[in-house]
Amino acid sequence: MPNHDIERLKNLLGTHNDFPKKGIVFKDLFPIFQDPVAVETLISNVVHHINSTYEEKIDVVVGLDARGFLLGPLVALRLGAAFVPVRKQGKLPGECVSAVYEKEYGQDVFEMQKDAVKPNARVIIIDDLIATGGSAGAAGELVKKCGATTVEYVFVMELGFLNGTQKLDAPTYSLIQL
Ligand SMILES: O=P(O)(O)OC[C@H]1O[C@H](OP(=O)(O)OP(=O)(O)O)[C@H](O)[C@@H]1O
Ligand SMILES: Nc1ncnc2[nH]cnc12
Repeated sequence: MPNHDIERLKNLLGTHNDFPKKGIVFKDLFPIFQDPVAVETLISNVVHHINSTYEEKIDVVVGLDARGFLLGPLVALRLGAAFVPVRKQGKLPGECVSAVYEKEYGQDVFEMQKDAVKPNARVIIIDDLIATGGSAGAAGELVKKCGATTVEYVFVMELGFLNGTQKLDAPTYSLIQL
C-alpha cells in the first residue's frame, strides 16, 4: 500500500487512553468511515493485496464481531466471495461451532454458523485490529472446525508490540503498524 495512503488513513484514526479499561490505548477505526474517499482507499488496497497475492479464488470472507462487519462485506463483494460473520456467544441462531479466547482486555467466546463455511473452502479472516491475536486465533479455530482453510488474516491495524501474529497459523497482512 502506498505510504501516502497509509499516512492518510493513520491520521484519521482516533486514539483514546484508558478505554475500555485503565492502561489500554484504544485505536478507533470509526472516523475512517466518516470519509468515503478514505473507505475507498482502505477497501481497494485490501482487495488489491488479496488479488495480487493469491491466484486461486477466495470463497469466503469471515468478519469478526463487531468492527470486522464493516470491512468484511465490502471486501467480499469485490472479491465475488461469500461473507460470513463470527459473533460473540449467544447471538447466532442454528448449529454453531464455538471457541473460547483471551484478548487484550478479557476473555470471550466466538461462534460461527456451522453450515456457513463448507469443508475445503478458502477463507480470508478480516478484522479492524490485531492486539494479542486471541480473537483472530479463535476465528481461525472456527474455520478449521468447519474443515476449511484460512488463506490469510487481514487487519487494518496491528499493535506489533503484543506479537499477536505469532499466535496465528496462516500469513497475516496489516495495512497500518502501530
Ligand atoms: O487481538 P485481540 O487481543 O484479540 O484484540 C483484538 C480484538 O479486540 C477488538 O474487539 P472487541 O473484542 O473489543 O470487540 P468489539 O469489536 O465488539 O468492540 C478488535 O476489534 C478485535 O476484534
Ligand atoms: N488497543 C485497542 N484498540 C482497539 N481495539 C482493540 N482491541 C484490543 N485492543 C485494542
